[in-house]
Amino acid sequence: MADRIMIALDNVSKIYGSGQHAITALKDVNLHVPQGDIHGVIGLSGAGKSTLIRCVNLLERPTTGHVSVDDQELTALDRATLNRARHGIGMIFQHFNLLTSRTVFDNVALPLELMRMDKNTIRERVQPLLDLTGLADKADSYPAELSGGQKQRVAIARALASRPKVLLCDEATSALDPQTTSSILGLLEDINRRLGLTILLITHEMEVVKSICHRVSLISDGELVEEAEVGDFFTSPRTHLARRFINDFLEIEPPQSLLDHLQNDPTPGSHPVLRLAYSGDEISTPLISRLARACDIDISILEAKVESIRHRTLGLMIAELVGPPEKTREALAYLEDHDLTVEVLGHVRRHD
Ligand SMILES: Nc1ncnc2c1ncn2[C@@H]1O[C@H](COP(=O)(O)OP(=O)(O)OP(=O)(O)O)[C@@H](O)[C@H]1O
Repeated sequence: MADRIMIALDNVSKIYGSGQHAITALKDVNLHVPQGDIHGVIGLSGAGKSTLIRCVNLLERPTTGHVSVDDQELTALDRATLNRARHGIGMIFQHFNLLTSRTVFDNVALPLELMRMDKNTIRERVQPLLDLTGLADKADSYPAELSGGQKQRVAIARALASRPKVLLCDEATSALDPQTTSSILGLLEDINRRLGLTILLITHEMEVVKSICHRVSLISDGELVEEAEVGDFFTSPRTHLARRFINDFLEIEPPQSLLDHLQNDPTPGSHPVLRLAYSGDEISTPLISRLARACDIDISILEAKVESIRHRTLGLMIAELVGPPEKTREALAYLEDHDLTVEVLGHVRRHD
């Protein structure tokens, strides 16, 4: 059976302003998130991430296109019905958006008060959420007395109060340090598993995508340019922009001393410098030593990194092939035959 789609954006475009000052923030976006998935949207600053996520609960109304959540087309609803439908969609933000004059308990209770629930029902709902988010001993504290991570936990509890089926996370960990980020991501993953909540998050950090997302979309200039399962995205990116994100994340760049000597074209006595990416099974193969033997060349590894991503392995390496031109050409063909992603960065002359 096909997965049930929980969030559907169909041909969504968003233009801010009009005439000469019009800014197209989203261009014909199609995004379908199945129930229970954690889906990430990653992109550079200004790419349209916030606009996209705000279009899901119609905090921004798309200029054209349709938005459905849980099989209800939000773009077709009148205001009162839309307000009710929004109870099924929780949202958390980068800067938490808590009410400073209310205690933790009262912040979490707020959406339920707005839904006119009675005090007992509110207490029955809020207490387990404080337990779930690790805030049981903070019920009477005020936001000013909390750390950033604790504030985001309050925001998560508040977002869950109306028992939504979907949680939208707008750069939810961008204001947090790495350790707190990982504890909040752990909480989101836990909620996803325990409650079966569908999560759509936007981020500019690959770490977030790597840690908890199942699938990821890449947004560039308002367009979704790539969508993939997270393991595939890291191991076989299809666009130049995705490769840039991955390289920046893995921080694998040739040393500056090498870059200074890198030439575009081979010259007599120069050797190719490669960036190799390998994934999945190849890692268990002693490919580099086989290559050296099969092609009778030396391989000088300048940088290497191995990452484990959603049960898959991704290896990146910058290496110089040292040998006569016909042998290094043979080695390049060998590598490509073995399904490695090979990029020739340039050529360098050795001085030894
Ligand atoms: N309310 C608005 N009015 C006019 N233009 C806007 C508005 N909100 C966003 N934009 C523009 O739309 C484009 C997309 O912005 P958006 O905030 O969605 O991107 P983003 O990827 O979330 O960026 P960041 O990561 O910097 O927050 C940008 O060019 C931005 O200047």
